[in-house]
Amino acid sequence: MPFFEHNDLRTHYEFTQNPGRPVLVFSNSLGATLTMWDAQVAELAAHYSILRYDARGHGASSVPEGPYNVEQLSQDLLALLDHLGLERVHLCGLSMGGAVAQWIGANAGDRLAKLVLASTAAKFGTAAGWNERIATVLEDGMVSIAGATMERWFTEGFRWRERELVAKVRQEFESCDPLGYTAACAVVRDADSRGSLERITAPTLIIFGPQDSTTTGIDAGFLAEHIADSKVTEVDGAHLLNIEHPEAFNRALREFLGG
Ligand SMILES: O=C(O)CC1=CCC(=O)O1
Repeated sequence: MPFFEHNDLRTHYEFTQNPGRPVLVFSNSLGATLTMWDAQVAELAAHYSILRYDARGHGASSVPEGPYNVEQLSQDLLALLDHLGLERVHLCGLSMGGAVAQWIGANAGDRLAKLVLASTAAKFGTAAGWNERIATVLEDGMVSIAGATMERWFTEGFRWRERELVAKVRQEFESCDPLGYTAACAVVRDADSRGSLERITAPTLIIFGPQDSTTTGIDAGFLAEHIADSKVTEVDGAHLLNIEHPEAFNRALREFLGG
């Protein structure tokens, strides 16, 4: 898969082109890689050109020194869009990727056709909670938080039913560079779009999972209250509901984006 070098970063990406179709960009969550969108690409590549990439510090992208911030991750994506000559795209970000999507919606809205904010929030938890996680990972490594992370990402039933798939996701999570992961924890710790959501003018779909303990229906409601042209939809599941319920997630995207 190709790489794009820009400033301090080497971004790993995959662009699946479907000529004449709109471009849909996927932005990954904390501790995941572009493979988190496998079930979206499998179905949606028939309807869209799809760009997915590993955020800095993740997957096969490089791991520049941290801490990172949401503007930096957003500029990374805008530079990749420029590099590929993509002026206007649909953008779907989940969790940390949703923070990037919110930033681009508020600060570079001319690059967007439609926006999808999945399992995300204007403000994520407390700084103390994120600092504790950063300290744990720096001291004990990714493996030390992998079990609890899978419990937040997937419902218990799914973890039992889909052991192999969850083991693969967990293995990728455990392979994440702890320096990249903790540098990106700072993105989630510090991101705060509460004062800028009103600037988002792109039609926006907000998706949440009723069993998500990280970003809840209350977070989704807050986003909807402050983004003028927005609507909320529920997809059964916990945090990574695009993996747990790809059919429902993909259907929601297609109904909203058209095409
Ligand atoms: O792993 C988690 O805690 C869930 C999460 C928060 C931000 C993100 O991208 O994932």
